[in-house]
Amino acid sequence: MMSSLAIQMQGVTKIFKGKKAVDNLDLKIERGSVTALLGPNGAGKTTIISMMLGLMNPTSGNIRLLGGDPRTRAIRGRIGAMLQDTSVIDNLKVGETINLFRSYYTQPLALEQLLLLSGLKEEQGIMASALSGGQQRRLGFALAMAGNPEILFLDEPTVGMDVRSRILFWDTVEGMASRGKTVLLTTHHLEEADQVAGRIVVVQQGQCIADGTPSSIKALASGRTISFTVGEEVTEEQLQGVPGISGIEWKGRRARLYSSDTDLLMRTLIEYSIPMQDIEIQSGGLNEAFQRLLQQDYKGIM
Ligand SMILES: Nc1ncnc2c1ncn2[C@@H]1O[C@H](COP(=O)(O)OP(=O)(O)OP(=O)(O)O)[C@@H](O)[C@H]1O
Repeated sequence: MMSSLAIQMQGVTKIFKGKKAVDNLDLKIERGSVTALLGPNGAGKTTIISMMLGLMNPTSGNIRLLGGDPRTRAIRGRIGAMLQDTSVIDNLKVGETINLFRSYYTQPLALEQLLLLSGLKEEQGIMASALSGGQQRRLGFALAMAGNPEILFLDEPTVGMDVRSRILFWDTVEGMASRGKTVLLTTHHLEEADQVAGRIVVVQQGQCIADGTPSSIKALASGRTISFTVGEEVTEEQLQGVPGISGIEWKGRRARLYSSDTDLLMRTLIEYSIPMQDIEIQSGGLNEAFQRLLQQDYKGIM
């Protein structure tokens, strides 16, 4: 049976000179989904993608792409990647560069289509090296798409693009997802991840610290929590039935509930007769890195 998973990582660790860049990571990505890896500088996003692409070997752990080994030709031919440092080939025009990449694949997309997807139709006759930074990113996208890949990796794809290019770019990515492609992208911006992805995985120090829909991640990021200890009689299901909770974490018998309105949640918990002990209410309950991420975003829109 064909695996429904596009990407599967199991217990993946990457150590650089004694420093853990990726720490025992488990991650499953469904086919046809758009997932954003969100995290601050140095969180491990690029390292994760490089290992998924088979460009770097994990120190330990297992990675499968489309049910196979990402280092094999058969699997590589079915994936496309737009990485952070796309360097252009000297003395080739935009159209020639795209055609060169098309020639690597048995069933490439048509040149016309790639020019259209990347918005580079008018630039096809100019030297690739003469493109602006944002246009070079778009050329990188055309090259990633050349083989009509089933999985597309985008490492901070919109860096250097102006607002119009970003909007066009995300429209294109959405269109691909609706045609059943799997997209995995990295970004520093929660707002960008929120716009385009159905799932956000927040990475910090090589570990996944949150994983969910954009709305659940945003609720988590609002950062208010109620923690308390309960006896054996209180179950996870029981707490899940209480409205106004955006996330639950357990440490032994101590539960931490995330909510955007902890005052209301407190009243609801009492109404539901949850027998809580040692109650603590905190704002900014999520770790510092997550807060930093958010501050970056909100500075931009406020
Ligand atoms: N080739 C390497 N040799 C040594 N250390 C590395 C190497 N590549 C990455 N690292 C380290 O691993 C950690 C994770 O880096 P990585 O580039 O994966 O983070 P990132 O989340 O992609 O960051 P950014 O958002 O800045 O691109 C960092 O501490 C980085 O310094």
